[in-house]
Amino acid sequence: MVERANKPKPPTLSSTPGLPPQATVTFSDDNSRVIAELPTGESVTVLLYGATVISWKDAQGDEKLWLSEAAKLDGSRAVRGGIPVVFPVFGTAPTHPQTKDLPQHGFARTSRWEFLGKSTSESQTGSAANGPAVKLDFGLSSAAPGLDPIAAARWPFKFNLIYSVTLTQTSLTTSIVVTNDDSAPFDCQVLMHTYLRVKDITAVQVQGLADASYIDKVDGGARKTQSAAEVTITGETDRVYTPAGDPGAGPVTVVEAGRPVYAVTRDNLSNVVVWNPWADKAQGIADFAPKDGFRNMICIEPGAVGAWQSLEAGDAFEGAQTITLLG
Ligand SMILES: O=P(O)(O)OC[C@H]1O[C@@H](O)[C@H](O)[C@@H](O)[C@@H]1O
Repeated sequence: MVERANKPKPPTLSSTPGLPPQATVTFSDDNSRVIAELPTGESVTVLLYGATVISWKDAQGDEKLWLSEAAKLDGSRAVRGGIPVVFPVFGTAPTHPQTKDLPQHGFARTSRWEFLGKSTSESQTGSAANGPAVKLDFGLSSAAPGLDPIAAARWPFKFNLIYSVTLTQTSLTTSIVVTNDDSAPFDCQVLMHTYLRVKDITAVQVQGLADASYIDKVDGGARKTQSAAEVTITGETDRVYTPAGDPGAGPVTVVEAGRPVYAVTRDNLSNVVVWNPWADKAQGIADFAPKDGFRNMICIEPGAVGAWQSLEAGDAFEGAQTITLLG
């Protein structure tokens, strides 16, 4: 069980004032995870530990995210799967003075966030109403009781994070606002480590990265350019792409067996990491199960990790991804 500073609240279910009765959004908050379900059946589950989205289902109940069967959901380690939040460092940065002592991917994914509240609205696609949308807000600050103690010891800056998860019938958006509440500037990186579920990785093509430059972490950090129109996964893949142009310019699309299944759009996030551990690496990751689960996942990770975001005192950085279900 997650250790709690406060006595656990009993699970609550509530409907949403302001929406007609037939458009009731249901919520459940048991002080360890928050679940929201649209009247048409789509749902999202967010663990307070890491503010990790651990489930996103469509109206048929089909899961869209991959979550390891061995993932720890009790706060003992970062969740293997779903959408962990990476902050303030991507990977490790041994030569960066401010973050060199932090663990891989920072501490946001290993801190217990606070659930700040929920809101509902009518979502729009162009001028057409698209059913209710629900937004869940989570917060983590340098003063939070749930902050991973490593953060306070090794990254002594005052900061505030607001992370919002918005569910519509056809999409999931996660957005983050990082505010520097310190009197000194700090550098940070941000990334949403999304594990998308696929049926068969060998039938997957990733479109939208043609001509993008990338760092190939499997090839010693070599700088390369994506020459093929599509990225296919045939072995361990760990690439940090920097698509040309504005991050909002075009989606990265996951196509499976010729059918587009997910479109990932970015707002103010310049990079996209494509990661699949493949067989050998998965074998060595203790909480990766089943060991052939790499066949059912592809990480498409929008982030701002190619460079440091340098925030002056009082400055904020905001970025978001939207994953849209296609077909
Ligand atoms: O095992 P972790 O810390 O969750 O990281 C998983 C992977 O995360 C990816 O984002 C990195 O590019 C990989 O290098 C890393 O192996």
